[in-house]
Amino acid sequence: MKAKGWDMGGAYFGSKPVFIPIDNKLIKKILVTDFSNFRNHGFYINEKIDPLSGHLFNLESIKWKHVRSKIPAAFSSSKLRNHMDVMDSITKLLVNRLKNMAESQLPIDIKSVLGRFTVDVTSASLFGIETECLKNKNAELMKQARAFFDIQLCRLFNTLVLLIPRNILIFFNYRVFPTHVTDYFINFCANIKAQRAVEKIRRNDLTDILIDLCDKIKIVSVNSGNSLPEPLTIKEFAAQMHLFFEAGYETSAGTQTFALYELAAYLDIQNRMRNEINTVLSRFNGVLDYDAITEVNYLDQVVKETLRKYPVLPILPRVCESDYPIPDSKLTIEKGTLIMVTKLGIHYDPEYYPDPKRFDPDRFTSENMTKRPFCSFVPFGDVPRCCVSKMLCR
Ligand code: HEM
Repeated sequence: MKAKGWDMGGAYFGSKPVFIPIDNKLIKKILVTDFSNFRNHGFYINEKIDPLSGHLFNLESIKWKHVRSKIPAAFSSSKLRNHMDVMDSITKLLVNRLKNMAESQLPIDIKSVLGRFTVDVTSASLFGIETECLKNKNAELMKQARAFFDIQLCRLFNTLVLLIPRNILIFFNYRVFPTHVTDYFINFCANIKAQRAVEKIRRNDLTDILIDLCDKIKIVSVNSGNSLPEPLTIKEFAAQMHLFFEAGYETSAGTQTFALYELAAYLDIQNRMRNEINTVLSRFNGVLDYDAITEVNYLDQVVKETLRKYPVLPILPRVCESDYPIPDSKLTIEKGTLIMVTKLGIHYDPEYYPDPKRFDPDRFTSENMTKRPFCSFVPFGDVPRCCVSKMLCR
C-alpha cells in the first residue's frame, strides 16, 4: 500500500472491516499520542466461562490499566541485575544439554529446547519457581502450558474463531482453554499463594505483585471518578501466570531460533559476534554479568535485526473506542473498527530498511538508528500498551 503512495488502507477480516495505518505519524497517534481512544486489543475474552482468557493481553480499559500499572516493577533493571546468577546457572545447563545433543549427532528441535530454557529462566526470575523444563522434557507445568498450543489445528481454529463476532462466541459459551489446563493453573496459583503466606516468603517478584493484587484493594480518590478496582480472584491470578509462561515461550524461543538460523547462514556475522563476546568476557574475568551485557553492542544489533526481520506477533491490534477524525484528512475511523498496525509492513519498508530481506545488523548501530523516525522499529509495540518485557531490551 505504501508503494502506491497511500497513507492508510483497509481490508476485511471475515466480515469485519479493518483499518491499516501506513503513515508513520498516524501510527504514532494511534499507538501513543491518542492511545486513550485505542486502548484495547479486541481479542475474545470471557472470564466467566473461560477464566484463563482474562489475561493482561486480553484485558480491557480500566481493568487492564489497574493490572498493567503494577507489572513494570517486576521488570526493572535492578531486578534483572539480581536475577543474573540464576540466569547464568540455567544458561550453563543449556550449554551442557546442547553439547550432549551435538555429540549424539541426532537432529535437534532447537525451538523446543530454547522454549524450555526460556520457561525455566522466566519462571525462576519472575516467579521464583524452579520449573526444570530443560532437565525434564515431560515437566508437568510445560505439558499443561503447551498442551493446547502445540497442536497446530487448535491454533488455526482459534485464529479462525476471531472472525466470529464476540457476542456470538459469548452466547455459545465458547472457551479457548480446556478445563484441565484451567484447573491445573488455578490449583498451581492457589498453592503458590498459600505456600508464600504460610512460609512468609517475600521476594518482591511478579508472583508477589500478583498476590498483592489479590489481597489489597488500591484506594482510588473518589473525586477522580474511577470506580474502585476489585482485588484479583485466584482465577484472574492464574490467567496472568498462564500468560507469562506462554508469552515467553513463543516470542523469545522463536526469536532465538531465527537468530541462530541467520548466524548459521552468515558466518562473518557469527564470527564478529563471537569475537566481540570473547573480548568483553576477557575484560570481565570470563563472567557475562549485567555490566558485561551492556557492552556487547554487536550482539544487541544482531538481536534487533532478528526482531526486525522476524517480528513475532506481526501485527499490533487495536480497537477504536469512539469515532476518530483522522488528522489532516476528511476521513473518520468509526467506533468499534479494528485497527491493525502491521509490524511486518513497517519492518520491511525499504524507506527505513533498504534491501529489507537482507540480514544486516549494522542497520542498528546507534548512528543508523537515530536516522530513522519514531515508530519505524516496533518489535514490542510502543508505550503505553507495549510488551512488558520491552524494558529488558536495550
Ligand atoms: C522476543 C521477545 C518478545 C517479543 C518480540 C514480544 C512482543 C510483544 C508484542 C508485540 C506485544 C503487543 C504489544 C502491543 O499491543 O502494542 C506484547 C505484549 C505482551 N508481552 Fe511480549 N514479547 C516478547 C517477550 C515477552 C516476554 C518474555 C514476556 C513475559 C514473560 C512477555 C509478556 C507480554 C505481555 C504480558 C503482553 C501484554 C501487554 C499488555 O497488553 O499490556 N513478552 N509482546
